[in-house]
Parts: sequence; C-alpha cells; structure tokens
Amino acid sequence: MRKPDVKIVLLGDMNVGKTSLLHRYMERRFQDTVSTVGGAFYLKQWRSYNISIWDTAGREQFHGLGSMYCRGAGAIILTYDVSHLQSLVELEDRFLGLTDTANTDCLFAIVGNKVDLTEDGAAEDQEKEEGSSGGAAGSCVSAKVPKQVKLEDAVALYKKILKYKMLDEKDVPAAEKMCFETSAKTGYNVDHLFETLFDMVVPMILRQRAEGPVQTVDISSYNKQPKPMKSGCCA
Ligand SMILES: Nc1nc2c(ncn2[C@@H]2O[C@H](COP(=O)(O)OP(=O)(O)OP(=O)(O)O)[C@@H](O)[C@H]2O)c(=O)[nH]1
Ligand SMILES: [Mg+2]
Repeated sequence: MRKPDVKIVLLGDMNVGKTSLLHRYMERRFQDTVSTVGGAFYLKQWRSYNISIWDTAGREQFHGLGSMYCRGAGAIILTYDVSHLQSLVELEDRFLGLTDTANTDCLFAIVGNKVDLTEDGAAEDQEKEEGSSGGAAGSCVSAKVPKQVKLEDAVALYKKILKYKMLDEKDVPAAEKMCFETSAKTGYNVDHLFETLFDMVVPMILRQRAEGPVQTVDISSYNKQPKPMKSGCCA
C-alpha cells in the first residue's frame, strides 16, 4: 500500500453527512449510507502526494475513538448540518477536544453540509451536472427548511478554535477561507472543499520532507559488539 504523506480527518455529529461528502468526492455520486461504525479511510493521490482521508463515526458510542483518529492529522474537517443548530454546538462541546492529538500546525476547516435542504437555494444548480444515484438522493423534490446555522456562526466557531489552540489569526488561514457550505447531495462546493485543503497541506508535506524522517536509533547498523570483560568483576 502507498504510504500517506498527510492525514485529513472528518469529524462531526452523526447524520451530518461526513460519509456522504467523502463518497461524493471520491466516487462522484450520492448514495445511501449506513451510520459509520468506528472509522474508514480513503487514499487519494493529489498531484504526486498521497493523502489519507479518514471518515469517523459521529455516534456517541464511538466518541472515544475520535482522538485516536486525529493523531498526527494535518487537517481536520469539522462538519455540521446547516439545518440543525445542535450539530454546530456539538463541534465545540464534543469534538474540538478530540483534536488535541493532531499536529501542532493542523489546519481546521468548518463545513456546513446539506445546504440543498435550506431555503437558501445555493446548492441547486450543480445537482443535474453531478447526478444522483437514486436511493436517499432520489429525484423527489424535498420541502425546504429555514437555515438554522449561518456562515457567520461557523466563522465565529473558527475564531473560538484559534483561541482554544492559542493561535494568532495572522498565522493561520483566514476564517472566511476555512468555512464552507456544501451539499453532498448535489455536489455543491464539495470538490472546492477538498481541493482547497489538499493545496494547503502540500507545503506541510514539503516541510516534513525537508526536515527528514524522525530521528530514530537504527540498532541494525550498530554492529560493534562490546568487548567481553576479562574479569567477572564490575568497575
Ligand atoms: N439532503 C441532503 N442529505 C444528505 C446530505 N448529506 C448526507 N445526507 C443524508 O444524511 C444522512 C446521513 O448521512 P451520512 O453521510 O451517513 O452521515 P454521517 O455524518 O456519516 O453519519 P455517521 O456515520 O453516523 O457519523 C443520510 O440519509 C444521507 O443521505 C446532503 O448534502 N443533503
Ligand atoms: Mg458516516
């Protein structure tokens, strides 16, 4: 298996559409999903780099696994559902703490999915181009609901994350650049989300390569045997 150069992790409450976003991006379609158990990952080749993208389970019972999945992550996609305010609240209350195991220079993106459900209508146009595969995606026209989370709320959360991580706004990408609204159903903004992040992690990969591999002791190259002591006494 190819060795990943960097790891990106999707986090967020159950049902917000993490698995659907990954399917949409990797398989170019929207299909029925089952609630994720544990986690799963995809390997994406981006230019000459290998990027692993980890999908995690949002269900409470798998919460303990979250920090393990975040270990060494170069970017984390915190996902909520724009039609469900509590899913944004959960990001701060339940998921942010899991990111402590990520790299110190880890990037954070905040993604409001399911914009196609809201009265906003921004996600309509791409549906026909990208196509849906039936099932839950179906061709039926669903009733629109008011948007419960505005982009400004996501921007405010991004700023809270910077505070939590003790990062200075001028040292990290601007909030407006890191908050996205998407629809896994229509494909709206999905490529833009992933490819923006891929472009941003490339310099990280290059930096890691320049710094070289982590220093470890190679015991196989240490072939000089200690001389046996002549006498049995200790100094
Ligand atoms: N309308 C609409 N429905 C979506 C969208 N994304 C996902 N869904 C639906 O939302 C439900 C949950 O999607 P999943 O992708 O399984 O959600 P998840 O975040 O992976 O959930 P867990 O694996 O339980 O953490 C499914 O019924 C999807 O069909 C979207 O962009 N628009
Ligand atoms: Mg899932």
